[in-house]
Amino acid sequence: YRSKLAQVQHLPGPRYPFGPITIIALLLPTSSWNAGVMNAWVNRSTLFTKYGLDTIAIVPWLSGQPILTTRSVDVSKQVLGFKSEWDKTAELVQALAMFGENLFACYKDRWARHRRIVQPGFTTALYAQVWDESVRVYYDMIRSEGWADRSSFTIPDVPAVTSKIALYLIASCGFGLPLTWSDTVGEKVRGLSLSQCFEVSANAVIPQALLPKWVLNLPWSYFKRIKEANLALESIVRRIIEKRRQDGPNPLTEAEANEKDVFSLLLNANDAEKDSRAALTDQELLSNVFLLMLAGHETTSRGLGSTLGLLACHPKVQDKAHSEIMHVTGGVRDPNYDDYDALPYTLGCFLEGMRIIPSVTGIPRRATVDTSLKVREKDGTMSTLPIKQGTVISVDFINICFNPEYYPSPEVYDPARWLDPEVEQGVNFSYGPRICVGKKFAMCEALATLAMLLKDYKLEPILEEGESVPQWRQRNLEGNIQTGVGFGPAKFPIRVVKRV
Ligand code: HEM
Repeated sequence: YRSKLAQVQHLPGPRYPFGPITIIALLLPTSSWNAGVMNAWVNRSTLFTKYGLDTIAIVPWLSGQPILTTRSVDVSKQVLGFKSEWDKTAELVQALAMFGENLFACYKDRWARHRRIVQPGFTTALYAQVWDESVRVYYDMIRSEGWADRSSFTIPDVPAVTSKIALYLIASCGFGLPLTWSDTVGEKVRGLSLSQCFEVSANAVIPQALLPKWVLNLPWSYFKRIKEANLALESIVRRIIEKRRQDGPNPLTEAEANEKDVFSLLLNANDAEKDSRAALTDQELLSNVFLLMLAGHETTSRGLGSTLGLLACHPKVQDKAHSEIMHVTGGVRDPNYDDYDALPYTLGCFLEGMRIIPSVTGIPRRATVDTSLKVREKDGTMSTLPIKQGTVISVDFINICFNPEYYPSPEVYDPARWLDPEVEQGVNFSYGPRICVGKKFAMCEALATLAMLLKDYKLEPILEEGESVPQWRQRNLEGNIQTGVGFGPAKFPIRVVKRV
């Protein structure tokens, strides 16, 4: 225990029997004697203030490794920046490497190769297409659900609806599969639909990261289901790759290329490298496609779900967003991609939703060599914290988002704070070279969906007898969290009322 304390320079912080990145700590619930998966969330108002520091150490006295954790954007940028001497941890790489190495699941030395092939898929033309598809999916949804002609209706399970929206968007703009709302997303493979595969695989990310691969062969239904979901996803993705190959070579002109989805552009970029060592193998392509499907789905849908729940608690915020949308469109047309910059308050509704309940809770990094971090002491002076090779730090998005130094009254849902150009942008989409490649994709999807919905409708909480709105919010949102690839409220309902 003493050597563990010495490894993190005796920094103050919570002490538990088990290290936070051990299977036992992650399986047991968060409590005063166990960090668990919810530690940063449950203790967000006290975790750092208790010690008067923005970078602290969680040290296990029985088993596991100590880790540093930070709610400082400055420290996060030192860790995530271009010149950093920190890299991904083995657990993080393994978490999304079910099909092998990919852009997310690789270390620094292999990363540029993947990014070079995946990045060209993310173009301005794609973002315009994401917007148009979001509008199409919105209309398709309200017609197919029978909501279009109703003056009010209930969405019984908001995260299920945002999950479907995000799935359709990634299917269409990611892979050129323009599905309709009533589709079951293609036929079932190995008894599972695409959305079921996502759900099972996404919820199994933590066990898959920490358990050895052979565990999936154990005859328990839980493991069998994960294995089936992985195999089904693999088979779906292989078929997409084969179909793309059969559909022929690269498009002839740049204009034609601009019409294409992320995956086609990714294949084109790979074809262009065909004879060089930079080209990805089919297995690596498969793994990157799986990654895009998973990373592009859970994170955005969770963020959108939290935002709709928070909006339902704040009618005045909805009215302000509605006025902005009406001002931009004149109330006579649908918002389009050219309106993106003219809807800062509506975008703020999403950014603020993601700040209150971040759909990615944080990311770990491991020091690749002995190094140091510049940290702030209790008295406000800066000092150098020596770091030993192998030390792990968690960039804690939840607590950065809840840090009153950046966001005064952090529990208040206030989209207007994002109108201030000086507002801390945070690091929710990461920072530096490994910044999220799908950031603009997610923002376009969320903004277009919100602009369409808030233009026509008001969202309301469905209160139980005697329940106040803050109590509803606690019961359905902050107190109802589920975690997998993304983090956000589990099933909750809202009422939707047509604006007159
Ligand atoms: C609200 C939505 C999203 C959030 C909060 C989010 C967050 C993040 C974060 C924090 C990282 C860095 C992880 C790390 O370095 O350890 C990341 C990376 C990544 N994200 Fe996202 N993401 C979102 C949406 C998307 C979408 C829509 C896509 C694809 C369509 C996507 C694809 C990726 C990929 C491929 C990486 C790896 C990038 C690299 O290492 O170069 N993400 N994302």
